[in-house]
Amino acid sequence: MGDLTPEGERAPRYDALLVVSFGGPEKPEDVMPFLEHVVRGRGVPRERLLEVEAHYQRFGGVSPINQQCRDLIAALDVDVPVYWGNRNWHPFLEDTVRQMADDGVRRAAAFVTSAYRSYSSCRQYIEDIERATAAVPGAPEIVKLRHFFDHPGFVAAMTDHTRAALERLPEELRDRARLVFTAHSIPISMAETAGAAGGAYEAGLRRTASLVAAEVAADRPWDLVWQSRSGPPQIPWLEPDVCDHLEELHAAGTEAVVLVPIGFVSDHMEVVYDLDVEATALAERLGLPLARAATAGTHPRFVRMISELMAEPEPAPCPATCCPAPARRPR
Ligand SMILES: CC1=C(CCC(=O)O)c2cc3nc(cc4[nH]c(cc5[nH]c(cc1n2)c(C)c5CCC(=O)O)c(CCC(=O)O)c4C)C(CCC(=O)O)=C3C
Ligand SMILES: [Fe+2]
Repeated sequence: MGDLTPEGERAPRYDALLVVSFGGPEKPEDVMPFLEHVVRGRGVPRERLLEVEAHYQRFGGVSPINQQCRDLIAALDVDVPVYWGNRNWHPFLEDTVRQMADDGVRRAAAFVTSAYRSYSSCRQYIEDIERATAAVPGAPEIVKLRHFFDHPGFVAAMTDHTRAALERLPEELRDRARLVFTAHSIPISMAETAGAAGGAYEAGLRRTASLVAAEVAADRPWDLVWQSRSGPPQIPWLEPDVCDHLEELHAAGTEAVVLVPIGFVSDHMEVVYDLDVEATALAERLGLPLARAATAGTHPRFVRMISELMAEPEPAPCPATCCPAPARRPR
């Protein structure tokens, strides 16, 4: 399928773009059903769920993520219809795929709002897409676009936003501020099996962080740390946690910090609560000047990246052994 390009290659041709995201609640009574959907079969303790429920309720039961998907879609400049479906909340992927079938879509590119490789951020979305297409008669073929953590568009957006955050620090501290990149923690077992050879989640994050850090200032010290740990306490997850790390930096004499949530493409609840509420309160207590860089969001370079990904030769699907599912726990 597709026309020949001037170079004689077959250009991929999609008749729609499907944005696939995590989903989030938009009213108080939807918070618990959403959370139960997210953690089904995953052994997340009830206490953790109630704690996270309180984070959402503090913001009126509204997760920022759905509106951010709408904003991203509104900013897109593509010449095919754009659809949007979520893993965990309305609009659910399966309903969207049904709509696409009804509209006669045959072959769609899927942009997943998750930059890195791991079960949660890659394979689980592939499973979501497969489940939705299997459930819908006449479902379109859906081609997942490649991971974009090291794409120049994503790196440029994060670089701009990191520079802007530095500008918000008191002038005399700017040159001495440390860059602290953060990403969602995952279980160590999931990190070890991420990608084809293992370790790809952390390796991808380190790669992106190093690219952004190098653009901002070659000699500035930086770290990669983790946030938003979930799961039962006896299962080890990636560490250190961002808050523990801020305490350590402060004790070691660091004078200012820019937090860069490189693991998220928009200001998810993990960013607005775990960083803007929790980590920010800690920094205030410590007297540690801190600025949080914006996420990629609708930065024009990030938005353009999506069109560029659609124009690339069709990506090879992930090998079946990539990012395997963790053992499921009983409900
Ligand atoms: C790697 C990764 C990403 C980044 C890649 C991607 O973007 O997909 C991500 C994104 C997100 N995670 C989100 C929300 C939640 N994640 C949870 C739980 C978990 N996350 C995990 C990993 C990840 N999560 C894991 C291994 C769990 C344990 C349960 C399980 O194995 O699945 C829980 C349960 C409660 C708790 O936090 O304990 C919630 C509510 C939201 C929406 C936020 C909003 O509403 O703005 C987003 C974008
Ligand atoms: Fe999560």
